[in-house]
Amino acid sequence: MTISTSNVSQKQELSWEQDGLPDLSADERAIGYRDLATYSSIFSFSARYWGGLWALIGSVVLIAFFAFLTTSEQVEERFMKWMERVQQSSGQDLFLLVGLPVSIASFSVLFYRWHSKKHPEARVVRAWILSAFTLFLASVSVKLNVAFALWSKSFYDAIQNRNEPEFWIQTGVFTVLAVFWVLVGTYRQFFQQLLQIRWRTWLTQIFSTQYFDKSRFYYLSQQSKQENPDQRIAEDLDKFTELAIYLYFGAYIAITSLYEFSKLMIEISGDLAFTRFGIDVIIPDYLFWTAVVYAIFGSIFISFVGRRLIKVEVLRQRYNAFFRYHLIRAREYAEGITFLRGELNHNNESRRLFGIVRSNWNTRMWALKFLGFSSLSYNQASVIVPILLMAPKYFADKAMTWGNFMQILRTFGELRESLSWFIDQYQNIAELRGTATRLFTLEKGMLEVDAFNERSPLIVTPNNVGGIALGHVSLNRPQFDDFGVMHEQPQVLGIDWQISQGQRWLVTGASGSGKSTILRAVAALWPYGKGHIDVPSKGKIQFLPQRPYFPIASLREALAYPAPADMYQDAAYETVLEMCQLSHLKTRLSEENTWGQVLSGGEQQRLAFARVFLQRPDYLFLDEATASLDIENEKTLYATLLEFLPNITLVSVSHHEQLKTYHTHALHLSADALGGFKAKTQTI
Ligand SMILES: Nc1ncnc2c1ncn2[C@@H]1O[C@H](COP(=O)(O)OP(=O)(O)OP(=O)(O)O)[C@@H](O)[C@H]1O
Repeated sequence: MTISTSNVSQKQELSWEQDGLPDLSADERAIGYRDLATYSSIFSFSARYWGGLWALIGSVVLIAFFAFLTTSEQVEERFMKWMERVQQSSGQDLFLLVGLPVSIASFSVLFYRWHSKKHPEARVVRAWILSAFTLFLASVSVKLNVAFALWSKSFYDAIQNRNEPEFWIQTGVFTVLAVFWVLVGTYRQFFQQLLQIRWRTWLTQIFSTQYFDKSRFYYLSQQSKQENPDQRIAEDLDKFTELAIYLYFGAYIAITSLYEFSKLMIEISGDLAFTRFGIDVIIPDYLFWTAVVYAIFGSIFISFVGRRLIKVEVLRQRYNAFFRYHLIRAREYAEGITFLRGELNHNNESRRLFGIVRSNWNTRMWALKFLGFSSLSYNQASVIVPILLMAPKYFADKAMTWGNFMQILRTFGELRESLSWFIDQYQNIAELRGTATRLFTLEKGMLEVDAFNERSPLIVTPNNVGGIALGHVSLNRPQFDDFGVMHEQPQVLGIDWQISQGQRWLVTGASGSGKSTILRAVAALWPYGKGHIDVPSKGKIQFLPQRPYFPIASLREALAYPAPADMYQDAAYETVLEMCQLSHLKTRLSEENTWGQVLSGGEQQRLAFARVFLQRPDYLFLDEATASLDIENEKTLYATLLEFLPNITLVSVSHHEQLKTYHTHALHLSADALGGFKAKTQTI
């Protein structure tokens, strides 16, 4: 190929990096904090997977139960006693102490697996068991952290005292603890992920089913300004489940650790006594209180700094989705764009949309910078602050060992970490709220679509009479005002139209008069208007739009769509292709392709007709379904149709006069004085 008129790269003089960043503050202002999903709505949305509202109470009980097990000293004592008995026992006792619990645990796991396979619908049971198990592992990891803090005292004391045997014993203890820690940590993560994919699958099933059910995906764009609902189903559900699970279990660990390490800290911290200005001051458990005050102030400060990030995150997802959608559209309309030489426009639009992405990133970067300054300084300060706090006591109190020192340091760190959990998770919480907001708006949008459609005074009822009847039907078209609110504008007014079985109607009228809209109304896809439409309850109705749809699949599947390909024999496929002068495609039945793009417009329309011959409807509505064909091909197709399905009830929308021969009646739309269109019927 020698001619290339599109020269996208040469026309771009400035690098995109040099573009000024658009001001997006209006978008940010448009999101009110009150519009963001509340914590309670996030909780009740999450609870649905675990069985609804009761799940909230159930989870509190479950968490309290595990928290009690984790923090109870009695449980700890019993465990230690059990360990001692295991060490001293042999033979039968050992089996009772170790073998029995292990057998019960293994049996439970096997039973669980069997039950899951047998009752895959027992979602709630499985969710609870998995959650309980993950909580158990979380509890164990908290206990292990406490054990590490206790270990550090013995270990460092052994070093300070140059006690070699003790040093090796403590090294052994560390190894055992570390092995458990790795095992528990890894399995906890694994089970969290398992829970996540199950929850996500369940949610995706619900959202996707709702989206496609009752053609909601079709109405959404007409009735509300829902941005990229596809992204919400594909990405936001993923993000939501990931973050929610991470945060729920994280919060549990933070709270139980907080309790455990507070207890330990109070035990080991001691009081601080000093005299200033002649006054004796005693601060009881001073290290504990300093850690609390330190972490709380840090949290408040950092949450204040990070507040803006919530909005920026919401917008980031939105802008990225716009950019991606723009590129997807280019792929869909590749030919239309290249014929018009619209590559440059498209690239410029890419540049504009990406400029928005950049600008948002820039804001995010700055917001994160402030957050980074604050949280990193806080983290660094946390290294030295406990040492400085302990120093006076260490120098004054000769009984304080290096082991004590290290233990306090470790405990202070753990305590601070659990207290500052909120700080570390600030961005995740922001993201979770943003994601939840988008999911809730999609859910709300779908409910609004239902409510709107149910309220519609345009009633479509299936009847047994046969034929189709429109009585006092007026149709409107939806239109958005400047505030994004939908209004209805009159389109076709006062239609009274009887289509008896076997009649063949030709619908004509100026472009944009509302011919397709009438067909949409008969297909019960148009809730905008009023009146009654009776449609046959028996018999197959098929609609052929101007631009037929073919899935990206084999030609066989594309023809059979929406029925499965094995519904018809290959001979049937070949016959219908021949009937539509598409014999050259007979050898390509198994080929997978994007048929909507590789076939010519006329070929696509003929292929849609082949689908009609395959599926043999009783009522057929053709919306300019032969508009791309030459006169001869169009005539042949109509002749074949009437020969093959002589009793068919046919409604064709067309601008082609020559089609009159194949029809018995006509409906014409003409402009009326009120700005809409009116319908007139006659026999041909
Ligand atoms: N989904 C929609 N949302 C809003 N307006 C719509 C929608 N679909 C169609 N319209 C508007 O309704 C009017 C009638 O459209 P319709 O497709 O019924 O016209 P038509 O008579 O079939 O035109 P043509 O002969 O050009 O196909 C047009 O002004 C169109 O812009």
